[in-house]
Amino acid sequence: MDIFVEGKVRVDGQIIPPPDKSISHRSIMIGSIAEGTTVVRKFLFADDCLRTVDCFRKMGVEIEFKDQDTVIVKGKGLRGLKKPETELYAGNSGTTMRLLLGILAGQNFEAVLTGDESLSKRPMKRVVQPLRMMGAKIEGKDDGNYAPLIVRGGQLKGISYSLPVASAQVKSALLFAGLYADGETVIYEKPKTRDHTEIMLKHFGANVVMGDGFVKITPAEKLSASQITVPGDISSAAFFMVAAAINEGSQLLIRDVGINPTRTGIIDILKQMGCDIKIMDERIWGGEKVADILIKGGRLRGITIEREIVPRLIDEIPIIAVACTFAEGQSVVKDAKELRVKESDRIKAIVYNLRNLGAEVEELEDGFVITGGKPLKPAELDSFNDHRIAMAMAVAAISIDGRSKIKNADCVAISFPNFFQMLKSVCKQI
Ligand SMILES: O=C(O)C1=C[C@@H](OP(=O)(O)O)[C@@H](O)[C@H](O)C1
Ligand SMILES: C=C(OP(=O)(O)O)C(=O)O
Repeated sequence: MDIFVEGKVRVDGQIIPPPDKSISHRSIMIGSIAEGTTVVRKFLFADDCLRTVDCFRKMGVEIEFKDQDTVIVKGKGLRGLKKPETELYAGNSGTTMRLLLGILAGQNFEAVLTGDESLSKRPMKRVVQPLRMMGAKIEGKDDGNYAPLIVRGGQLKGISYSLPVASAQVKSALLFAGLYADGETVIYEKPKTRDHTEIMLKHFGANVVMGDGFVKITPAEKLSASQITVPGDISSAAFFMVAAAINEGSQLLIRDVGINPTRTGIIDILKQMGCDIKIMDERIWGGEKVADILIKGGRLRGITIEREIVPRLIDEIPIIAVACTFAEGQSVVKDAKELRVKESDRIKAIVYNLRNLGAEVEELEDGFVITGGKPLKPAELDSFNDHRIAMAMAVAAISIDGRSKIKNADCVAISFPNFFQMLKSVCKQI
């Protein structure tokens, strides 16, 4: 479905962003292999997380939806999952496929994992290779790099492994496999990636040690069911932060946002760009930091993003690119080659769309250079069927006089089903 977006606006009011996608996935996975009933409040009912629910239901886990926002997971214990009778379909969700590989590696049955057209082109070898070192048997196209993947789990042994790509999905898959392995599994990472798996596993009683540059897990006899309240997703809030930041006169309060330090690169960058942003009322929900964020619109300046901050804002780069387009001066994003293997080639998608709007953008192999502050015009934009591209371009479009079109914008349902309604609710036409 195509959507038309009208600018120019001021952004005003308050919102609560949708619940965190990464944490919602993990709550189903960990709840399913724990013993007892896990209650997940503020679960994200979006397409990607529903794929995870579906996969675990196919392995015999009873998962019930209650009221508007609660999920009840009747855990089967570490060894209680059953062989699925059909393929496990992960849809568009890299998190579902990669984390599930780690859990399946420890089961004593065979399962087949499939995905949609985009996911079937995303590299899986990064997970498959270390899982093979642990003893899992995994087959798939191009020596196991692409789905469909056939996983034959079994007796695993612990390994010590340095992540060759900064990826929380790879780290999480290995932590899950480590729950089933003989001996300890140690994962070294530099730079640090999101640590929601470690936090939640600890919360459920796993033997996890989080150190400086490493995580260590030793197999647990069991995980115990728990209660989770999922914080708001900072990656979804980011679209609204930038919408307020680049439109002068805006003032937006974003409540209940997860501010785990492995995810807050967007806040650091907006501050460095000169944005008036305040973090208020910090608190903890289930081991995860949460706060309210107040942002005022004004003038921004260009920025350089590189090296270790990149994993702390990897999913926010499309919307940061929009902020850079409206900022004064040059911005550079590099060391972000991972963007080429997300739901779309996000570097290509960013460059194509921003150029359509009249921006000056140079494409780099691992990022881009934007010369901000150029006059912009409404245009026909393309989501490339990627939720984050659709939402980033909607924010650009509300900030330019006139009417833009976004092709295939319904993909926002992957992480943020009510994105356009929420955006409309805070946009005041000027
Ligand atoms: O672990 C997770 O929940 C995620 C990790 C990141 O991917 P990588 O691990 O591939 O960097 C991120 O881009 C994705 O949206 C969610
Ligand atoms: C990359 C993303 O998710 P996934 O890897 O789970 O498809 C994302 O949500 O931006």
